[in-house]
Amino acid sequence: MSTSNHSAPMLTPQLFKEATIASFRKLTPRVQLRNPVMFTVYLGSLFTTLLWVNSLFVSTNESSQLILGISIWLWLTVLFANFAEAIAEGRGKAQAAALRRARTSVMAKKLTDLDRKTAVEIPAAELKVGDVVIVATGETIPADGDVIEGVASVDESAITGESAPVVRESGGDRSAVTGGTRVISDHLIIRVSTLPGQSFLDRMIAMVEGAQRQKTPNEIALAILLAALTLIFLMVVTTLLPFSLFSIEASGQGTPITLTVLVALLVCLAPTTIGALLSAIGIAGMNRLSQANVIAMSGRAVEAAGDIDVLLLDKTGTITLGNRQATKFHAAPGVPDRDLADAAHLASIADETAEGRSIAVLAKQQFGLRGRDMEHAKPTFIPFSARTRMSGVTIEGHEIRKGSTDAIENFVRQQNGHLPEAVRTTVQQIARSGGTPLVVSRDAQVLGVIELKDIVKGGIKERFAELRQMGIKTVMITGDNPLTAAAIAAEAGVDDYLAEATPEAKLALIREYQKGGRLVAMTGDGTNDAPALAQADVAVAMNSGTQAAKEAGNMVDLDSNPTKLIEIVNIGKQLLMTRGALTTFSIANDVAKYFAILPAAFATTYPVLKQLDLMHLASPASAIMSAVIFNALIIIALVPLALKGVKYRPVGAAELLRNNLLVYGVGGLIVPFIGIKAIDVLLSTLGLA
Ligand SMILES: Nc1ncnc2c1ncn2[C@@H]1O[C@H](COP(=O)(O)OP(=O)(O)OP(=O)(O)O)[C@@H](O)[C@H]1O
Ligand SMILES: [K+]
Ligand SMILES: [Mg+2]
Repeated sequence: MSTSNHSAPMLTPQLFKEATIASFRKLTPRVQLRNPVMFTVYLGSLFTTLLWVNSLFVSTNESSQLILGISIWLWLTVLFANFAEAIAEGRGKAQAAALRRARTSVMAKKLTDLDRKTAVEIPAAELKVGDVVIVATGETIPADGDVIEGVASVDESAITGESAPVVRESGGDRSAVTGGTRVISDHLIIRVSTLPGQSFLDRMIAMVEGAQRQKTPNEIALAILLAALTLIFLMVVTTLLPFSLFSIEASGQGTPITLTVLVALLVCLAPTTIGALLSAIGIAGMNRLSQANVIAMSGRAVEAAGDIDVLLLDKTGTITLGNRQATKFHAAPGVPDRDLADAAHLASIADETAEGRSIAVLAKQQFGLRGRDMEHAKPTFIPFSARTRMSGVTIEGHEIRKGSTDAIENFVRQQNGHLPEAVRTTVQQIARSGGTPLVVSRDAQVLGVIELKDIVKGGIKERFAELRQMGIKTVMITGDNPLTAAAIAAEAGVDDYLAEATPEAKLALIREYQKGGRLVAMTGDGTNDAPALAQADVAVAMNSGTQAAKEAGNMVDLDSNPTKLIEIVNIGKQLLMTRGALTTFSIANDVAKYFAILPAAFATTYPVLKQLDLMHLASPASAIMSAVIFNALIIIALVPLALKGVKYRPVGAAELLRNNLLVYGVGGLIVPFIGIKAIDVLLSTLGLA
């Protein structure tokens, strides 16, 4: 499918055809009104058309051929702007069509509310939030939801374009499944979390189609500025007419400026280049993001990504591979290894996290411990939570716990126990090597330590260096202890870290940065990340993460790749830069048109203005035509740049600004002089003006 990382072709014949048709469809006043600059051109086109019709019946001091020529090119200006927007939209539509194909209607095997064992088949469209379904090997997952039981590989290529299957399991931070994806091994029991029609896939389709695209505050501010500029030029141009009449009366020479020329002058002075391309730039930014397999819930988030100062990442699963595995039991002095393993095993039987499962596996491998029947002992399981940093079981009057060192130390202290020095030393050794120590206790006694190993992802250090070059500070936040955090932080090359962070601490850290006027981005996957994700300016949830995280974020990365934020920042910066560059170009490129039109319009009234005719254009009529034609053609010429975006290199902001002013400001000043002259030569050679 076509949503994978390859960039879509810029223009296919099909897309060209559709966009051309759409350009004409967009000629309705309702659509045109959305863009004040282009609406002015639209009115100008209508007005000159009327002038032309009038000139056919009434004799005027201007050739109807010139009026017709101006009118046609003004209509083309409007159509070119429509075309730019239509091309940008069309590329999204192609992607949406591909996504629609993934949204097949399937039957769901809904488990009955009573015993959750018998299944009834109902159409997926009839599922409700909270329904529990079972999905077997080879079947399509009927709706978005959370896995509540089981582990399975899932083929998510329908939405991600990525062919390698992913693991989805209950309990941990990889529990979310997306409707339309397929289970390819084992089976899953899933609790439905969204209504049909509001699923992730539906929202994604709506987004890439641009249906949900709302103008961002930045874009609105720019649009207002452009409209204000247009209004000022409108006032200037309308005062030119009485002014022209007055000076003819006073001096007794010359011919008054015509209405056609006034309209042409207005259109040439108004910032039409950026006005025509503004919407296409915004849509193209969203398209680039979805080509990077990131779904943004708002355009605002994309823009904010371009201005990010601080990036918060969690450690486990983001900086490290995240599949923390138990590798060794370190018993406390005087405790047999098997006792430690047995307690660790008991405390992990009901622990659905990756860590918990791996402990059960290690106990089985090393000591042959297996699942046991404990029903008669009436165990109470204590599930892991990020706040307590502990999990375990209370069984036959014994409280067995495992968890972070400080959590267990507190726990045994309350029962007048203590953490033996030898255990503390082991904990520190494990932590310094970047591993996670889990201390195990039974009542007041510390039994030893389980060593969990995790691996820093390859290539991550280089990515962080790149972020540093962009001026972005990286901060690792983790629930793990400070020693482990420091070891991993050093290995990964982050700028700073926060250890033993509770969900509240993550949230507080973001607020603190924001108070200092910084824009904060965060990536996360866990339920405990949700509050912080909701607070961050740019919040990228991993598609593999929990439903809570995905709902709290304003972007979802389908590839679940935490370093994707670098690409997102690039795309955001590119969007802002493209908009800035084309605004600069647009305003600069209007300057040349004063030199073309003013002398032409006032040549007979004010012969001095002839000096402005730097381009030595063939005739006043040719000058005006050439300026209007150039003004229209430059829009089409810049469509590829608007869609592809200005290239971004990680350099400092000042240098970037200087480069852009140089290229787009100076370029914008010079190019039209050459372009208008060339068109003028062509027109007069062909005898058209
Ligand atoms: N299943 C578990 N049972 C008991 N304790 C656990 C379990 N999993 C993790 N812990 C302890 O709780 C701490 C916090 O875990 P948590 O998942 O909140 O953060 P983390 O995964 O270390 O960090 P991150 O925020 O980077 O994901 C861990 O460092 C570990 O000491
Ligand atoms: K213009
Ligand atoms: Mg975690």
